Amino acid sequence: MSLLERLKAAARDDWTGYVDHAFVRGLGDGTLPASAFRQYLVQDYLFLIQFARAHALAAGKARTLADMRAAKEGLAAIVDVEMQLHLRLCERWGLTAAEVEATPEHAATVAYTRWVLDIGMSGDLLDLQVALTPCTLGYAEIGRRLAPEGAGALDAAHPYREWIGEYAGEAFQSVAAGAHAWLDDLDRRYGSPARFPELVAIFAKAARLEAGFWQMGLDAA
Ligand SMILES: Cc1ncc(CO)c(N)n1
Repeated sequence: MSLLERLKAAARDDWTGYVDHAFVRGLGDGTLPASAFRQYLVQDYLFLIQFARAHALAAGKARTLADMRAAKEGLAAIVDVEMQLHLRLCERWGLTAAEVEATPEHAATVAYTRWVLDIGMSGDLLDLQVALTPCTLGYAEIGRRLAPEGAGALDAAHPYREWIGEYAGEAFQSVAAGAHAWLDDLDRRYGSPARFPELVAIFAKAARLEAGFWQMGLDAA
């Protein structure tokens, strides 16, 4: 079993509470209130700025050039791809980049991002990648679940079609597959049975903070 599969099995309730959150179901069936999505979208942009820093920290934690390249791929995926999508989405929802960047971070955004950065500061590359895993691999799982027949098969009138399409699409799925393989590679080199419970605790906490992030959106509805 891959490390991800073992972590998911060991933290099943926290994982389910994240990937099957009411916000996600509302995104899928289009019933999510626009006010909840807008709140999420603004905070997610601020979230991604901090997550880009966490990927940059991973490059600094790398002890091999191959690990540094893998961290750089993660950073590029956020800065060059995901944030561009967010700006397009924000525009469609009537928000400019300047407006979004001037918005204060919500407590849920601070809690999640600064905790990940702290795990990265105090731990090694494996700790940090485990803290980042629910982000990338959770959204990839959600994307596949919400668009099982591919992004192109979604109803053109679906209000969250563009968002779902981004995470179900080839580009994000391929970034996620790379992150999955890298996680297993790090586990082979740095993991051990003695470390596993600590990794489960990091993974479970990240999943709970992801659920808290969805909830922050719903609470604004
Ligand atoms: C909160 C959150 N988690 C994960 C992702 C996927 O990168 C995202 N954009 N936002």
